[in-house]
Amino acid sequence: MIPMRGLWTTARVRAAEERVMARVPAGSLMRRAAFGVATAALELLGGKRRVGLLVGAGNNGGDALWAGYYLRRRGVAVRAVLLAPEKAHAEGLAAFRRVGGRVVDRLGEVDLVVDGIVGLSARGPLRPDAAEHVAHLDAPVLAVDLPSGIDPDTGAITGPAVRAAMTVTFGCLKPVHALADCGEVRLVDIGLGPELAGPDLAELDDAEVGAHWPVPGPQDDKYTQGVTGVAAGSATYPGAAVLATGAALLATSGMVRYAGAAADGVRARWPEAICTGSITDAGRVQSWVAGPGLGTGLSAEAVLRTVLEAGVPVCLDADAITMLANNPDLWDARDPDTPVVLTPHDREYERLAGEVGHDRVAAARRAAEKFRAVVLLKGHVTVVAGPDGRVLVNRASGSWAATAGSGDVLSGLIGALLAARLDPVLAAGCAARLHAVAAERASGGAPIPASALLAAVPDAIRALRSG
Ligand SMILES: NC(=O)C1=CN([C@@H]2O[C@H](COP(=O)(O)OP(=O)(O)OC[C@H]3O[C@@H](n4cnc5c(N)ncnc54)[C@H](OP(=O)(O)O)[C@@H]3O)[C@@H](O)[C@H]2O)[C@@H](O)CC1
Ligand SMILES: Nc1ncnc2c1ncn2[C@@H]1O[C@H](COP(=O)(O)OP(=O)(O)O)[C@@H](O)[C@H]1O
Ligand SMILES: [K+]
Repeated sequence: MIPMRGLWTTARVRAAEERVMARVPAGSLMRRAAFGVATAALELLGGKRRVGLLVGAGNNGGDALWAGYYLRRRGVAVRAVLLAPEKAHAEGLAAFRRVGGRVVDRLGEVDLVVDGIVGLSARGPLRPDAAEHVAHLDAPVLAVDLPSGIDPDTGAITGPAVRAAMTVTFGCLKPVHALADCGEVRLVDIGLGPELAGPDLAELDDAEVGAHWPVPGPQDDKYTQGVTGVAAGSATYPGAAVLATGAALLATSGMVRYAGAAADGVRARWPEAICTGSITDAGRVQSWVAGPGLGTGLSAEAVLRTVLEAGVPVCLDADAITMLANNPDLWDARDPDTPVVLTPHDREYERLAGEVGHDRVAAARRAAEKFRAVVLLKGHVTVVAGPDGRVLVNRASGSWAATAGSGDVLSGLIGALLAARLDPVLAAGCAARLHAVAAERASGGAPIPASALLAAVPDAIRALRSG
């Protein structure tokens, strides 16, 4: 198994920090952290020499003050605004003053701002006094541990927050670093590694997705790689069938069977797909994708029952999710061992499992547990939660995938990876990453329709496999 980029929640980080602090001299962790911040600041300054510190009430502010101390020792002009002067980190402030650091009421003109307002203890958006200072910043911001105002564990931004060009964090990555925009993220080692067990969340990088992507071997034929079945589209919505089938065809080699009322449209666009008008006539498959454009009437319900009974992994999207929300008895058709991947967007999630709320990871986890399914919650940040508690997250680098039909492409990709017998959490995670990369490559900076995203799938696979 390839190691993924792990992320640890604040409770876990604190517990690990306590164990490390018990055996290292007081203040040494903060000094190491602050030295890392100062090093990054010098790099960002690129020869310029004026730094402003925004210093909050806790150790995050202490890091900023100690970073100011190291910067002063390198001849940088550093001034600091203390947001809570009586609570400012005493040793850090004394050290900062000792080397000529100035405390001011307003930062004024500086070349770089160090955000030490709040770190792991952050709750809610920036408070008004801090927000007021942040609102007037012109210079790039280097965030200490995390951009203040963003929730460390959920990445939620519910009001004013710092927008960082770079974030220097310590010991390990926290959820915020994958769930929200923190600029470039750098990690400074403060010796937490041995104290941290497995992460709470993980992120797949391009090379990992490339390494997991199924490719045919010398012994393979069209059947051995897994046959994907697509039960999507309708006479009214043939497009969903064309997109989902196309994605399954482009994602892996082998074979794709399409079954449904859009067979003529699918056949015309994808002559290599084996098409039938009814799911009862479809041959054997190793996975089913069901739902996009399928409708929610009685015949669609019959299709959903058939795929749930088929005993192969199933990816359920769009109308399939709506049907399950409207009629939970449909779940009874599922063999308890059948792996199911549900791919709701927020409104579909709401129908199925209630409000998503600010904590998208918790929401995906809740639904995964409730339905004993892999839940892929779509959006700019895609969260994949498994019923076993594993969570993968993927933050898209752009938003060009926010276009009608792009979800149909995603479900086809997932179906193909399930047919190739990838673990369902990994299948969903790899598909989400590939989808986001395909969107970026297809776009190149201009809006694109979902069919262009689809056409970029081979290019994205090549890029990830060579990465
Ligand atoms: N432990 C270690 O070994 C190491 C820790 N390190 C560093 O310590 C940091 C954690 O420090 P911490 O726990 O002292 O609290 P921190 O995040 O600075 O918050 C301070 C206070 O801010 C307030 N506040 C809350 N929300 C707010 C908001 N939205 N907007 C504005 N203010 C808000 C709230 O105060 P209140 O006013 O509620 O009393 C809170 O108590 C960590 O991120 C890392 O940088 C490193 O040095 C490495 C070694
Ligand atoms: N702002 C965004 N940034 C990046 N990707 C997004 C954004 N909004 C949606 N997406 C992605 O686009 C796809 C949209 O799927 P969906 O909402 O089901 O659309 P449709 O039903 O029209 O196919 C999902 O893969 C989702 O993760
Ligand atoms: K901060």
